Amino acid sequence: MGRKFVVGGNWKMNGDKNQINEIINNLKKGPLDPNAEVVIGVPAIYLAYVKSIVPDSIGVAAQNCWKVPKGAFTGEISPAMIKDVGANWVILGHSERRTIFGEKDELVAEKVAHALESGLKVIACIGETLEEREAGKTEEVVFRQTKALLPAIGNNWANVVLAYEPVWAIGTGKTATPQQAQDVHASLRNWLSSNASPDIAASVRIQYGGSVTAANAKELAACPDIDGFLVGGASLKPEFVDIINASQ
Ligand SMILES: O=C[C@H](O)COP(=O)(O)O
Repeated sequence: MGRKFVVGGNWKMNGDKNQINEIINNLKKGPLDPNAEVVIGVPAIYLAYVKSIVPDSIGVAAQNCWKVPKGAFTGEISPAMIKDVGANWVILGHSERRTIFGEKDELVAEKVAHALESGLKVIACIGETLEEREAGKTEEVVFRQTKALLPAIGNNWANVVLAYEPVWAIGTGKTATPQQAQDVHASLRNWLSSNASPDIAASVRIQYGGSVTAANAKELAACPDIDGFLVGGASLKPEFVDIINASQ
């Protein structure tokens, strides 16, 4: 179906200049699969620094942004600012933003809409908690979260990557099995076919995130509806290169 494999590294609130230099040197050394797209999500304060040392072939993402271009929003950054320092992606709706910072579907959608209008590409995150999975609500939750994004994305799907990240698998070492991840990705694609369009469903890239490592990446990457990863902890380590190369 020609969906380019896309691997995001979400550093979260980690890294200092020394560690960043090491990570970037490791990525430069690679070698990286030329058929994989790579985006690194860095803390806002290091966006400009990372842009100054990273090869242009690697995309740089902020991990959050606000929903308007400027104004009295102490502590926030806007898509315009992210673009101004040369970054062209933003990760939105991550489960840590949703749970720790209380971001609801509507706010995530407003942020997605504004980021896209401003010309950023968006990695939009969705995923269920353990409680929701155990209650049999996985599909209900990811469909609800995705539904909220439909009007925000409009006809901008080419600039969106969806990241399915079951909350119970994030930072826990408990990866979803390839079958569990594939099942949700396939149902999501099916849902998008009916609720967005068959073309969008066939072309949108859906990443899996949650305890991805070099050891489990190849098996996950072999699943037909998994088009890449959003990697947390392992994106800070040399094994990130092997994860990027997992679909080779
Ligand atoms: O955005 C990345 C996810 O939260 C996954 O994090 P993790 O790979 O450390 O489990």
